[in-house]
Amino acid sequence: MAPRYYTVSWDQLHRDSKALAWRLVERGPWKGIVAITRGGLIPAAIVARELDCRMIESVSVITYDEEKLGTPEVAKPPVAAGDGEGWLVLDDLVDTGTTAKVVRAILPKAHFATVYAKPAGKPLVDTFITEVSQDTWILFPWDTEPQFVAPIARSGLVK
Ligand SMILES: O=P(O)(O)OC[C@H]1O[C@H](OP(=O)(O)OP(=O)(O)O)[C@H](O)[C@@H]1O
Ligand SMILES: Nc1nc2[nH]cnc2c(=O)[nH]1
Ligand SMILES: [Mg+2]
Repeated sequence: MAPRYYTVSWDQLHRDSKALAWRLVERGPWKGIVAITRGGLIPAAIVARELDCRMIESVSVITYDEEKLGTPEVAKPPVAAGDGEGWLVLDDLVDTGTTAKVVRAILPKAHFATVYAKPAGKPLVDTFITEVSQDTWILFPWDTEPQFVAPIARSGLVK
């Protein structure tokens, strides 16, 4: 079955990431932020700005080839975050929870936060903002671009 899509604009991503920052500021102070690249980089930049945090680490986990789930591969481990105690781990979303499981095994004491969450991955996240259904594919601003759309009358969809 073709997935339904949930398209997130830059503006919405900024608002949702700021909402996440409001939740996280109450739970700090944090030693730093570990961004799960690549998807976590922009939410991490927005949250870091709001929390006035300049200590940014990264961990790279490759789990998907476009929309196809694969075997997760840690392409770059975090260097400075120890066992994660006092650190905030940020990603754009949790879907099956595969990426979160891998990162939790590396940073077991970190606080794990995402902007978006699907039901299967929700139990692996400490804080998130918006839930979408499991059969929804989230399209981020970096996945899309504005393009011409035919007028409804000429779309071929009108009987
Ligand atoms: O809960 P899961 O099923 O593991 O899915 C969530 C992960 O999938 C995406 O990353 P992706 O592997 O596409 O890599 P990218 O962030 O570098 O694009 C997304 O950014 C999350 O990190
Ligand atoms: N862009 C995007 N990446 C994902 N990786 C796992 N699930 C998703 C999703 O819904 N959207
Ligand atoms: Mg990712």
